[in-house]
Order: sequence, then C-alpha cells, then structure tokens
Amino acid sequence: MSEDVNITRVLVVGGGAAGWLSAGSIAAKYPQLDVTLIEAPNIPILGVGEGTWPSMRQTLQQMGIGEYDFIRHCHASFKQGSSFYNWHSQGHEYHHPFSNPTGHEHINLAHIWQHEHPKDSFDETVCPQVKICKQGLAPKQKSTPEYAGVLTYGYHLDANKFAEFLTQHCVNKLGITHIKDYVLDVTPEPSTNDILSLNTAHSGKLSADLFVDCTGMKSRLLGNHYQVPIVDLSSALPNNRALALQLPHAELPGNNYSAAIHSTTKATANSFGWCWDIPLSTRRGVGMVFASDFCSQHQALIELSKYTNTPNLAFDNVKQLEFTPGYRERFWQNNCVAIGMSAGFLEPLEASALAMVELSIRMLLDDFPSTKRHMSIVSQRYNKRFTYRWQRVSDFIKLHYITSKRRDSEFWCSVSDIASASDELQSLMELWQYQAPSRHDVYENEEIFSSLSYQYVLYGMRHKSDFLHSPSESDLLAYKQIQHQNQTRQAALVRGLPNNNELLTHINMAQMEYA
Ligand SMILES: Cc1cc2nc3c(=O)[nH]c(=O)nc-3n(C[C@H](O)[C@H](O)[C@H](O)COP(=O)(O)OP(=O)(O)OC[C@H]3O[C@@H](n4cnc5c(N)ncnc54)[C@H](O)[C@@H]3O)c2cc1C
Repeated sequence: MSEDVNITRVLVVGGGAAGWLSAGSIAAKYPQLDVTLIEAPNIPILGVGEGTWPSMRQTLQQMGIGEYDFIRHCHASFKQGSSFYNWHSQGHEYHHPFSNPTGHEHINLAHIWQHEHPKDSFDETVCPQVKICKQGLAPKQKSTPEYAGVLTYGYHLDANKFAEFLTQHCVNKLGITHIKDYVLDVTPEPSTNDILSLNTAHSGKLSADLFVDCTGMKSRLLGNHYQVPIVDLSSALPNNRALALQLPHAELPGNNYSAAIHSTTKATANSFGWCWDIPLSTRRGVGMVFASDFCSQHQALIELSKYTNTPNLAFDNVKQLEFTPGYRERFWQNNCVAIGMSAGFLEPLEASALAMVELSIRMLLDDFPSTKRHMSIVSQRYNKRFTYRWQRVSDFIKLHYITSKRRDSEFWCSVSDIASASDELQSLMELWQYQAPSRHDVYENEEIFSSLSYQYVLYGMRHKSDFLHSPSESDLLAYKQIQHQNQTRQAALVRGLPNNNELLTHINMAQMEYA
C-alpha cells in the first residue's frame, strides 16, 4: 500500500461567490488548515446571481459574518420566496414562499384545499407568508436578533459587492492567503494522476493536498485538466442565454424608491422565455433568460426593453451571458472538487445555484477527508449524492414548464412537452394525477426541493389531482382549525411586522449612527 498523505493545504481557484464561500467556510470550520485562494485579475467574476435561499443565513453565520454588516455592504434585501407571473397563462400568478404550508405535517392540505376551495390560490390558502409579501412587509422585526426570522427568508444581494465583502472578511478575519494571479496549467503526480501543483503566470508553482475548482464556467481544473464532460440537459431545459441589466428603482413602471421593495424574486414569462426581477436596497437587477434555438439576441433585447419599459435599450446597456445547461459527469476527481458554475449550471429559475454551492460546501465540511486514502471514499459518496441533486434540480425546474398551458410560441410548445421531461418526472406526473406530491417522492433527508415545493408549483399552476376518495371528517375538522390558526397568525403578523423598506432603512441607518 502506498504511503498516505494528510490533507493540510487547500487551494481554492476562483474568487467568485463559490470560491470565497468555499474558502471561508473551510477556514472557519478548520482553522488548522492552510487555505489559499487564487483568482485571475484579468477574468472578472460572473457578477450576476443575486437571489439566495434561507440557507445563506447559516452559511454566513458559520463564517462569522454579522448579518447587518452583510446587508449594508452588499446592498442586500430580504427574499421570502419567488413569484411567478404568466407561467400558466397570460395574467395568471402564483407564489412559492419559503415558509412551509401551516399544518402540512398533520394533514394532506392539497387534497382538502382542492375539495374545499378549488377557486382560491393554493399558496395563499395554506401559507400566511404570501399575504405578508403582498403587503410589502419584512420577515422580521427591528428587535429580532440577527439571522433569526419571524418568517423564513433568504436574501437578494449585489453579486459584485458580495464577492468584495467576502474577500475582506476571508482575508482579514479568517487569515486566508489571497493571490491574484492566473493559473496557466497543472502538474499532475504521474503515478496517481492527482494534482501536484498549479503553474501560475507570476507566482510560480502552487502546491496543495486538495484543490477546489471554483473557476466558473471555465472549469479550469475539472473540465479543462481532467476533461470531465458536461451532462447536457438542453433537450429538457433549452434556455442557454441571458441578458442582464441594472436599473434604479424609479425606472421601472409603478415603482419609486419610496415604494415598498418587494421581497420575492419575480419571474415573468413571455413568449420567448422569462424575465427575472430582483430588488436590492439600492437598485434592481433585471434580466431575460431564453434559448438560442428559439429566440435571437435581438428579440430577447426587445422583450427585456418591453418588460422594463425602457424603449431605447441597447446591447451596450446589458450584460450578455451564455451557458450550457447541465452538470459535470463527476464533481470530485482525484484531489480536485468543483464547486459553483465549474460543476454545472441550469437556468436561474428558483435560484438554486448558490444553494447548490452551499450544499456542496456543507458536504465537503461534514465529510472533510483527513487523508488522501480517505478522499477516495468521500469523493465517491459526494459524486453520487450530487448527481442525484442535479437531477432533482433539473426536474423541479422542468415542472414549471410542463405544467404551463402557454402555446404562444415554438419555445413554449417545445419546452412544455412532457416527453422532454426525465422518466422520473414523467412517472411522478402520473402519480400526481391521483395524489399530491409527498415525502415518498423524494429520497434524501436534505432534499434540495421538498415535496412541499413541488406542491406549491404544481397547484400554483392549477394542476388538478383526481384524489381517489374525499377527505375524511376528521381531516376536514383539523383543516378548519389550521385555517383558523392561519388567520389569527396572519393578523398578528400584519400588526407586528414592519414594512420591508422601513426595516432595511433602519438597518442601513444604524451603520451611519455607528460610523
Ligand atoms: C443569468 C444568471 C443568473 C443567475 N442568477 C442566480 C440567482 O438568482 N441565484 C443563484 O443562486 N445563482 C444565480 N446564478 C448563478 C450564480 O451567478 C453563480 O452560482 C455564482 O455567481 C457563483 O459563480 P462562480 O463563483 O462559480 O463563478 P465566477 O463568478 O465566474 O468566478 C470564477 C472565478 O474564477 C477565476 N478564474 C477563472 N479562470 C481562472 C484561472 N485560469 N486562474 C485563476 N483564476 C481563474 C475568475 O477570475 C473568477 O474569480 C445565475 C447565473 C446566471 C448566468
């Protein structure tokens, strides 16, 4: 047996959100490790990706970051879920709040909702958070401690400011060595094919025991050096282009700075794709996602200009992005693990990319290999788990399309075709003809989208399940009690929660008093 090597040096390549979150989380949990991050000064970070999940609260807290510091520096606002417009058909809307439906542990809410209130929206009937968002209220009070919430929330943030903020924290507070240089190529260890060192433009050879590839879509180590191919999901999810734009609040119709900053990411479908709309405390991030097979760049610009009510919008005003929808066949090869865009990317609907980064980091931290031999076991588990997770993300995004009744363009006719969904999703759709999505449909305890998320989308998109029997009397009674609790809670929340703007102003003003 060859001599084993302890893992003591970690080299993260890439200084986008994935790189800094990985480096910072490793350094915070394992201060005994020597953590270095190298990023190319001439390759900018992606600079989009502005909606997070609630998990980001735990990630930041574990890195020792103060919530209000983060909110102030990253111009962040609160995100309480996603809102979908025109997805089922023009004029239709539904919501996927972060909070679970009240009482879902006790009864099958979807069944009773369909029996009792088929005309009311599912999300508003089962979850008080939707009304809170509609009323422009924050998910917590001024006195609620940092990272705690009255309701579940994540963030909207400025991606460039986030990377700058994480850099400062990781270097100054966590002692991470930061090198600005370009990785030219890789020196492998001939007998094992592990990476021995990276050759850089100006800093010579950098060696380590574990390499974390966070080089974005370039996937410099996993894709380029190890040649691990992408599992291309274009046939199910053809969107592969985006145009992104930043706008002051006042430039969007019906909004000005004093109006409430809404606390959901808005996703609005049009004939050629969909537009995202993310409000920060200082501006909006807006963009159009589309498929090059069905929509030209020019048409996408027209759609974005219509959405933003900006008649003279030109290519000079927008960032043009291209991606291949898919994930790598393996994520961890030898002593190199890819996290972030280098591991894969699917269109930003439901904002799963940073959540996948966080899940990757969590598994890396929990299973952190102590030696090279240990690494080969850990990497196999990691690859299996993340292949499953990417498949689930893909199915969940696809659900938004196959439940749509839009047929107003070639794009919608193609993307809504159930035949283009995975076998797994097609079987689930069969099951959901007669029953609601349930915990039996998902296999992991840390499932990326729970069956409750599936319910929000499925019934938000007006799906009808032909349940085989009527709800029992006892379930109907329990449901009435839950409804009553919901109404009481909602009234209390409306009375007790501040306006979103008011809370953000309070947090941002606190800095000025402090300065
Ligand atoms: C249109 C769009 C919208 C999105 N919206 C969301 C969203 O709402 N929510 C969400 O969670 N995610 C979203 N994402 C994804 C999100 O943007 C990314 O997950 C996030 O930015 C992390 O990117 P990254 O760090 O992997 O890569 P990048 O930001 O691209 O960083 C790559 C880094 O690698 C470095 N690098 C590259 N090559 C080398 C080299 N040879 N040597 C040294 N360094 C190198 C670069 O300098 C850079 O620092 C979106 C993505 C797109 C395309």
